[in-house]
Amino acid sequence: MSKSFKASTTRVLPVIYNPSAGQRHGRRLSSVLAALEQLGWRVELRTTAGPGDAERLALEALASGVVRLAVAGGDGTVHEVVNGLAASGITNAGPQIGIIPLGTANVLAAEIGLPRTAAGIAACLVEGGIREVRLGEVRFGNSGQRYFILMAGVGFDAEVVARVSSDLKRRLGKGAYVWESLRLAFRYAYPAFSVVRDGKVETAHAIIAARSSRYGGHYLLTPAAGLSAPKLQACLFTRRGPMAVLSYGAALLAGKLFRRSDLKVIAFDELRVTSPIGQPVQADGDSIGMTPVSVSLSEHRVRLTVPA
Ligand SMILES: Nc1ncnc2c1ncn2[C@@H]1O[C@H](COP(=O)(O)OP(=O)(O)OP(=O)(O)O)[C@@H](O)[C@H]1O
Repeated sequence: MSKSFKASTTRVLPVIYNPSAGQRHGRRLSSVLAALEQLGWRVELRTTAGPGDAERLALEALASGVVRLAVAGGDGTVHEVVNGLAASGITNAGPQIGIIPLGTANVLAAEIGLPRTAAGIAACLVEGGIREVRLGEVRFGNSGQRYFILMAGVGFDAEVVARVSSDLKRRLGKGAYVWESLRLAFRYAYPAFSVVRDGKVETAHAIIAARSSRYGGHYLLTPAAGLSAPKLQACLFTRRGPMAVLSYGAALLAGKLFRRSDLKVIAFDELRVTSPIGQPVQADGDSIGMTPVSVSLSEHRVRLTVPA
């Protein structure tokens, strides 16, 4: 159990830290903390004890009146922090959230163009600008919702996310997703999803609804999407089967996936996704529930610290 946050103090940066994110990141974290000290900042580390804990710590930070905090972890840890803030019902977007990327894919760091060096990350945390971001929202058929800052998806990628273990991610890094994808490609059932937008129904075998333009790391998937874009974008994958998965994956790594004719990209305000039987849904790289779902832009906003 961690101590509670001190009320906002100048030059003290509270850091919500997920020790299980990514691989062997201890030295990276120490370098960023040392660089912050060089800039005259002291860090208060709040370590998560397990899944869901970053949400609690974010709420605690909010209650203590913290105006600036950092998240040291991967996209899943940021996902929990923004969900904690959104669930609190705050309307003024809450504290400024900086990122110390320690995860496996670190899509958010790529999306905001965060420098890779410890000195660059530290400088961004305390001297960066602010970008207000409207979160995406996934509403479940049976009630409840979850917010996302990067993307939400159903189909093959959500199934991989549901199956890949944190132990494999620790051992193989991003390779864990490649390994799990190859294992699953020949066994997955490739169910069809119905997608309803503006009363029009379409079919796809996987859908990724994106707030960010990047996916799986720094790979460009939806160039028209953006954290400040007025609409969400959705990729509808129309082909199915192992060869389709391999070819979509190769095209993503080559930065050419968004140009393919068997991938339909649409802008939307609200999308309803159903499937004959419930299928896993992922958001920001973590499993969040099962279909049916509605995806839209939420009224909840967070304030990200971005490079100046
Ligand atoms: N102390 C902990 N022990 C085990 N799991 C934790 C702990 N704290 C948080 N978690 C869980 O770890 C999961 C993975 O974290 P995160 O997504 O940040 O890292 P990652 O998966 O390595 O990176 P990325 O999402 O960038 O690929 C989150 O779903 C979170 O709930």
